[in-house]
Amino acid sequence: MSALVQVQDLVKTFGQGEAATHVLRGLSLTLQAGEMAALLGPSGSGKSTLLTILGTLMKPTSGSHVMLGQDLVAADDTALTTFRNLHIGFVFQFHNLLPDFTALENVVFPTAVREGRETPAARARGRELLTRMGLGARIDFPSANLSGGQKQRVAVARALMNRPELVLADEPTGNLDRASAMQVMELIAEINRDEGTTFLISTHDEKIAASCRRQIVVGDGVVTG
Ligand SMILES: Nc1ncnc2c1ncn2[C@@H]1O[C@H](COP(=O)(O)OP(=O)(O)OP(=O)(O)O)[C@@H](O)[C@H]1O
Repeated sequence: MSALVQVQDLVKTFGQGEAATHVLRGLSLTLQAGEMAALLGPSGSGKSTLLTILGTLMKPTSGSHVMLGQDLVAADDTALTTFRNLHIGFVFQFHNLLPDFTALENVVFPTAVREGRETPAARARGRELLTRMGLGARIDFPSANLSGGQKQRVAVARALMNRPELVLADEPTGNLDRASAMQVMELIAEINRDEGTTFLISTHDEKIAASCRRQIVVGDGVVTG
């Protein structure tokens, strides 16, 4: 395995002076290509902040952030947007699917909008991913008619459309019952195994965390375990 992402001495402070909140206090972490890791830590420990920085949606106050050999702290907004679209996928606790659109449209549209066109290859990729997510019979269903677990599987498929090297998932199973949560995790593990996609998954759930090969614990703004 080789390092996919490396952050070093990451500091993130919100606000200034007496109102300052010091969230990350010199956090260092390396993710190897192909890892499937859980991100654990008490509420408010900075998990979402770390995922947001790793996703290039926010810059750290200080510290270094390198992915695929690129210095992402030095990169400007345009370069970051391009980098993010090519290399990073996101799954959130709330799937944010468009209810009137079908499962397939939800998976394919973000890429089509970005690229200004929808190609047959993209639709084929969308179909393949939905089938892999166990949703072969739901491809043309309006997403409003899907169950919570099915919606979250659509969201995972959407994150994988562009074959990102890294998928960042912020409490992806937080809204699901145990059986649906474990099913989503099994499908993520399958993609991790078959496509080599690296996953970092924040969770409060010990069982979900235990299903990942590595557990990373954040506390007091650093990695504690
Ligand atoms: N934009 C912001 N401005 C000010 N403070 C913020 C901002 N974003 C996050 N924080 C603070 O940073 C701390 C860490 O928040 P974060 O959401 O990263 O924690 P978390 O570990 O993901 O928590 P949870 O498990 O509850 O989701 C919190 O105290 C939060 O209030």
